[in-house]
Amino acid sequence: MLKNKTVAFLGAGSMAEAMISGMVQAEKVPANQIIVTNRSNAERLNELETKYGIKGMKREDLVFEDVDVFILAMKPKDIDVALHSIKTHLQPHQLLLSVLAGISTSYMEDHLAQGQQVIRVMPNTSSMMGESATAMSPGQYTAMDNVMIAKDLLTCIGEVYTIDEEKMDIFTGIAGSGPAYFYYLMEHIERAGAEEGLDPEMARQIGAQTILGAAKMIMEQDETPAQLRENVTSPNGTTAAGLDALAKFGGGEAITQAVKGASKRSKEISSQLQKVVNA
Ligand SMILES: NC(=O)C1=CN([C@@H]2O[C@H](COP(=O)(O)OP(=O)(O)OC[C@H]3O[C@@H](n4cnc5c(N)ncnc54)[C@H](O)[C@@H]3O)[C@@H](O)[C@H]2O)C=CC1
Ligand SMILES: O=C(O)[C@@H]1CCC=N1
Repeated sequence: MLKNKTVAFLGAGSMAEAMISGMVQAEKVPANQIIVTNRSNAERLNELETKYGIKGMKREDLVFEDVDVFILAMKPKDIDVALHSIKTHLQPHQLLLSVLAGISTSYMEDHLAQGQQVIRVMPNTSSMMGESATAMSPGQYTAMDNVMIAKDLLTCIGEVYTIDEEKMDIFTGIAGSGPAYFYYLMEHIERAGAEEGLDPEMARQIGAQTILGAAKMIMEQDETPAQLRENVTSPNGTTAAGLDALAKFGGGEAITQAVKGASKRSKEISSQLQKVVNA
């Protein structure tokens, strides 16, 4: 389904690169049918061309008729300029995906030609390894065959969940921003290990393997995270001491607030843009 498709990224930052990396490794879309564009940084485009064997070009040089799927991957603040610059070039059959946090399908539809097919997507940077948890919510005009193409394409970068768009903010709080929480956790594990005399590199490897193992247990065993936690915890043992410290220092509440804070910010980005439109 994907081997004859041409995919063009508008935006060449870290999220575009992570998706390109996952797509190239999956080998479903030939690398020479993946195009990446930005406004002006030719050096960055050369870097991505060399690293992944894809095509880099300035946004103005993109031939729109050659492209089947466009992927918006700029910062949310740049959305209006981006939509304005593509509005008259997009054909009705062409599909527009957006990975921008907080930008709704209706916002895109309102700023494009009537009936444009759009899908809001929330990947994460683990796309780089084909391990993203990615959500998609199709817009009101998007045909089922394009939904299937998007799903196939996003499967190249990991697991795909089709969700109601109203759930996109909380999905962003958990999965879009989520890798950063685990990196933050790892920074602290590494630091604690080093303070107790472990080589930091070794502490990093041990911590990462521990997170990987715990994630696999959750995904593959038929037990809840709470049951799995209890299985680790001996009465008056080491884990109980560790968990006591986590509770004493607000570890659980901190995680809850991190997820809710990111979700709230996603909502705020949407409402700020909507206010500008309505002003
Ligand atoms: N970084 C992450 O972990 C995730 C990011 N996202 C979303 O991805 C988007 C991009 O994020 P990053 O890659 O981190 O940002 P970034 O700042 O690294 O990259 C943005 C890119 O967009 C380009 N750009 C800006 N306006 C443009 C235009 N009109 N046409 C073509 N290119 C244009 C910039 O030159 C730059 O290459 C954001 O909207 C963010 O919400 C979504 C999920 C995860
Ligand atoms: O921090 C951000 O806004 C983006 C969206 C999700 C992850 N990174």
